[in-house]
Amino acid sequence: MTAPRIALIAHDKKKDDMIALAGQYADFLRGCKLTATGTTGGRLVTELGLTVDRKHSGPLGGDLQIGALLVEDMIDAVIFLRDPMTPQPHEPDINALVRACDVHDVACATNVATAHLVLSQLQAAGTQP
Ligand SMILES: O=C(CO)COP(=O)(O)O
Repeated sequence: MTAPRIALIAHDKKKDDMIALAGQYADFLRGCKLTATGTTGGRLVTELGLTVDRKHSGPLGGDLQIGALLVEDMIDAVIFLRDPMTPQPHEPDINALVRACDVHDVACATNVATAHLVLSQLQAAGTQP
């Protein structure tokens, strides 16, 4: 099985949750091809030592860059820990990314509970004989 291609994105108030989540799956994620928005990716690199293709920060177009990869069939799953309580200046970009996931039927987890389901399933698929 080829390495899953996973995008990891978290809004500021969800970044600690993302680090905790990715830390739990760190061994699995080391075998994946990871893409992230700029600041999220920076923390994944420095705090967990993961290898990440970092795009621009979300407000500067990072969500759109990941959306474009997804449209080109280069992303298998998106973990996008959105902050539903804080208005974001780039709300249209966020909606565009989630919409692209729906248009192209790409798994998109927008909260920690769903992220566990997606990551554990991908991990299990990778360990099947
Ligand atoms: O804003 C984001 C997603 O919409 C995340 O961007 P950063 O990872 O650069 O903070």
